[in-house]
Amino acid sequence: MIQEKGSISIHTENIFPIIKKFLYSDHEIFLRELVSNAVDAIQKAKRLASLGQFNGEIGAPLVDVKVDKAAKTITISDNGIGMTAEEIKKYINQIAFSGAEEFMEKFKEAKDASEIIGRFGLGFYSAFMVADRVEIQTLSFQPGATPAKWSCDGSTEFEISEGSRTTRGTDVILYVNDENQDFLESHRIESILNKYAKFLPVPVQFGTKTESEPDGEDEEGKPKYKSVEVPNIINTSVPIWTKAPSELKDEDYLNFYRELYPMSEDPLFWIHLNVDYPFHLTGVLYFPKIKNDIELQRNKIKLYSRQVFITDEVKDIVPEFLMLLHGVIDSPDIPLNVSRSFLQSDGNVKKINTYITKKVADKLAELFKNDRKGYEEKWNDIGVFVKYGAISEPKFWERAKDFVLLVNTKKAHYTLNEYKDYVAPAQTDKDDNLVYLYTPNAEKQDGYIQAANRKGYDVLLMDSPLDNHFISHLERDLEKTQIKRVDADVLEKLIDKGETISSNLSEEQTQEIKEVFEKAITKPGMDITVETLSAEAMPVTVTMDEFMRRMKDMAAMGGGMSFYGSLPDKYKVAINANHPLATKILAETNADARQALAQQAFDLALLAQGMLTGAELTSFVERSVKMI
Ligand SMILES: Nc1ncnc2c1ncn2[C@@H]1O[C@H](COP(=O)(O)OP(=O)(O)OP(=O)(O)O)[C@@H](O)[C@H]1O
Repeated sequence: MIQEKGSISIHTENIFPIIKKFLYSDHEIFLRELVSNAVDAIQKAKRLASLGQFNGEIGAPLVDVKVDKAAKTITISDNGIGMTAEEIKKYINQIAFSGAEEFMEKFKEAKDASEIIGRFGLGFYSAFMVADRVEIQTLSFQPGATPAKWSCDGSTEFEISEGSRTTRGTDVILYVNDENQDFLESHRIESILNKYAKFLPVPVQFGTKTESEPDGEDEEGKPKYKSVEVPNIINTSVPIWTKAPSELKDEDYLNFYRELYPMSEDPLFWIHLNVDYPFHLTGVLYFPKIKNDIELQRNKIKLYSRQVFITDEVKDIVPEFLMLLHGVIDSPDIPLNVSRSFLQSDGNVKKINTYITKKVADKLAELFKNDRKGYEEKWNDIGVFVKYGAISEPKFWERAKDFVLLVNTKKAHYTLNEYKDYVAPAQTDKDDNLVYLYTPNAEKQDGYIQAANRKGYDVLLMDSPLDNHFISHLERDLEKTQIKRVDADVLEKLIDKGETISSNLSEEQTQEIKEVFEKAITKPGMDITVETLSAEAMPVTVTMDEFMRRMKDMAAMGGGMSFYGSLPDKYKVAINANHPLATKILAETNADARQALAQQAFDLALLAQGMLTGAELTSFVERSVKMI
């Protein structure tokens, strides 16, 4: 073969400094690019063989990665189709055929490196991010092909000559530059391979490892073992998402999950994704058990393209509310070098997003339908997804209406329709509105809950971090339905049935009792009224208006309601005119004793609200001790 020198066809001084600079933050991807090229070359050989266009021995497909610290080289070898000198010129020298001018033009517009590499097929050239010189030794599968060698020192000059490879395939040899010597550490290369190549479809070997192997029996008949060196294969070449669900057992899904997330608890359930049209996508998504620290669990979905790992930033592909899912998505329609701007503007990505939302809704609907009991048991964890999805994805909410569950303080689960039917008889007010009651903390509000239950009202438990938003969402969505916290008012007013209870007190007595309490209550922000409630209700009830409390909650969460946040807390204190205590106080002639009774009743109301603390609690206890 004639030795040939030439220059890479791109009309610019030197493209490599640009590539190097551009890709600075992402140096390690050179290995992903070169290993994927090697895998592609092997896949091509297999395809040619299956088409009968290649009659030689296909051999055991293998990509072999070697590091030679002394020579400062990294070599990626494959037994794929190889290249002839002509093909090198065509595929390697002409940068992706795109033409230099267009390249430079796009280069100026590009927002990040991925866009450039992806668009121009610069995968191979990423080698120059870490190498001063790159050499290719290759032998094409074509009968009678001569081995070829290509060498380039990172300038636009290259050299092609006869090569030394004797078997079909390609070696890419990187002479690692001074700044990137850390890539000559085996552990570094192994960790990069583990990240990007873990599920490649062709075995990828990196050195050897020691394994112990049975070696007969010793004199006492016990089994003996010996150490053997075996190839260290990095990958599982047929990961479960490439198989048909019918081939897989639960245990396979669980094992795969454990392999991906070694320290995690087992997932609740999973969805096997498989779509061919209008885009290709496979994958397995897992619903994890939700831990308290939601942030830590985000970004656990790994995105692959033809089994090559791309990224775990899947924000634009997976709907926001499903970011807590775990697992793998693989789509060949997503290029290896995805860039943010690509993902945001790509039509396929939007379709993928819609598809995943639909699949998740299907799965939940199916679980709900086929195994209501199991679904309820998992509701604690599932509920977070469903409520988040309900709030943020109208399309999902349309489906979720049928399987979102409400849970009451007695731990019974209801669908929206079931709950409506369940509470309508007792909880419809005079204007025909349904009123749902809830508590964010059943323990703390036990007094209110029991009182509501005694009146035949049901109380929902809404204690998850999303429930504030979910309640507002439900209220907007459900017709003629109000949702009130169980301590938002006295029971008679929470659900106003238009019944008037006559008062046991005259107008003067009402005024008198009000004054007694006004004197006794020194705590600021208390708005005192005398109400005609049932005799069984508490003598004094402290409540906070639903609207006010919601505004304050939102202000506290940074919801742009800071005006409300700055207002002092305001409570309503309802004195029950019909409770025997009111008559007792009025009958008491000693002013101090009157005051003490009023104070005691007020403190009991605070106590029921969990508002009696510090010095107030101490003086209440002391006063109570004196009374007994
Ligand atoms: N190990 C190899 N064996 C055979 N051919 C190869 C090998 N590596 C590269 N090539 C050839 O060189 C071409 C250019 O490779 P390069 O990585 O630059 O771009 P690409 O693989 O086509 O696209 P990209 O990597 O950006 O997805 C390949 O398409 C292939 O034809």
